[in-house]
Amino acid sequence: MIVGAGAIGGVVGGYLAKAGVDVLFVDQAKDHVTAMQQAGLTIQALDGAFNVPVAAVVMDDFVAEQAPLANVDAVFLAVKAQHTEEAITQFKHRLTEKTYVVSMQNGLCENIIASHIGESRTVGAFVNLFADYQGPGVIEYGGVGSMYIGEMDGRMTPRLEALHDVLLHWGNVQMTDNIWGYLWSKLAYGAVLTATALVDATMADVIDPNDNRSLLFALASEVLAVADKLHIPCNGFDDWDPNLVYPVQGRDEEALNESWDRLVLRLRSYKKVKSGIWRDLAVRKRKTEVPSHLVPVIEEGERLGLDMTLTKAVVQMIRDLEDGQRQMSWDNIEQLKTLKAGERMV
Ligand SMILES: NC(=O)C1=CN([C@@H]2O[C@H](COP(=O)(O)OP(=O)(O)OC[C@H]3O[C@@H](n4cnc5c(N)ncnc54)[C@H](OP(=O)(O)O)[C@@H]3O)[C@@H](O)[C@H]2O)C=CC1
Ligand SMILES: CC(C)(CO)C(=O)C(=O)O
Repeated sequence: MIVGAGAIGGVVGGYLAKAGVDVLFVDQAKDHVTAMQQAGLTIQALDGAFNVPVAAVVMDDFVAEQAPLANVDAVFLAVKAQHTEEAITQFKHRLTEKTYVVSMQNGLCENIIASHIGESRTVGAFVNLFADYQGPGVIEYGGVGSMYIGEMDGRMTPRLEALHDVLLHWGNVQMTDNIWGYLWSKLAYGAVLTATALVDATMADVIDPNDNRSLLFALASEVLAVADKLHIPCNGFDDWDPNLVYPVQGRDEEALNESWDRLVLRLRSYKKVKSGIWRDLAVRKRKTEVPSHLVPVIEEGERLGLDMTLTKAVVQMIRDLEDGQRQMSWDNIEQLKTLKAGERMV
C-alpha cells in the first residue's frame, strides 16, 4: 500500500503495479485519486511513458474504515516530510501488528513514524529519484537515482529481504546496514539542493559556478559535521561524495571539484532539472518541507555546540520565499556568501 501517491509514491507504486504486485494507492488529493480510478496511473519515464490500471482510494475514505487490513505487509509512506505526523496518526489504526511502514521520504521521518508505531514496525528508505507530480493521474519520472532500504538498527532481516525483492520491480534497490548514513548524507546533499531553490535556475546552473562551490561545500559541511558528532558515517551515492566535502581540514580540493563536475553533469542529464522545493514554491505555491528537514538538524547541531549559520540562513530564506517576503534571485546566493565570509573572519 502507498500512502501519498505523488511523485515518489506514484513512481515506485507504478512500477510495482505494472509488474503485477497488488498495490493500493491512498492519497488525500481527490482529483488525483479519481483520475487514477478512471484512467489508471501514467508514469512518464525517460525511456517512454506507461499507463497502468490501479486501485486507488481517497485518504478520508480509507481512514473512515476501522478494520485493520490483514492482507497488507508494507505501507510505503511518501507524503512530504511535514505531513508525516498527520498521515501516520490518520492511518495507523488500519495496520495490523505485522504491518510495517517504510518511509520513502527525505529527512528523518523514520523517527516520527517510530514514535507512533514503534521502531520494530518502521523501516528506513533512502530515495534519490527525480520525479514530479504533473497533474491528476500523471507523474514524470525525470531521473533515475539510488534507493537503499534498511532496518533502523541495521539488522538484515527476512522482511528487509522480502521488501528488497518486491522493490526490484522498481529498479536497482539495495539493502544497507547503515540507513542513517544515507539519510544524513541526503540531508547534506538536500541542503545544497535546497539552496538551489533560492534562485529561479536549474540545480546544475546554481551548483556549477566555481564561486558558488565553496559556499555550497560549507553549507553541506555544517550538516555533515552534525552527523560526524553523532558518529554516523555518511555514505556517497550518485556522484555525491560527502567524504570529499567533509572534513574540511585536509580536504582534497581537486578530487572534490572533479566529483562535483560529475554531479553537475548528472543533474544536467535529468529531465527534472529543478528541485521539488523549487516546484513547491514556484509552481505549486505551497509551503515546502525544508523546515521539517533542516530544523531538527540545526537543533541537533546547536545542542552539540556546532555553528549552523548557513543552514539557518537557508531555512530562513526559504521561509521568506514561502511568505512572499523574498523573491528567487542570484542575490540570495550572494547574501549567503557574505555570511560565509563573515563566518571565516571570526
Ligand atoms: N520528488 C522527488 O523527486 C523526490 C522526493 N523525495 C521525497 O519523497 C517524499 C515525497 O515527495 P513527493 O513524492 O515529491 O511529494 P508529492 O507532493 O509529489 O506527493 C505527496 C502526495 O501525498 C499527498 N498527501 C499529503 N498529505 C497526505 C495525507 N495526510 N494522507 C494522504 N496523502 C497525503 C499529497 O497530496 P497534496 O498534494 O494534496 O498535499 C501528494 O499527492 C518527500 O519527503 C520528498 O522529499 C525524495 C527523493 C526525490
Ligand atoms: C531534488 C530531489 C529530486 C533529490 O532527490 C528531491 O528530493 C526533490 O525534488 O524533492
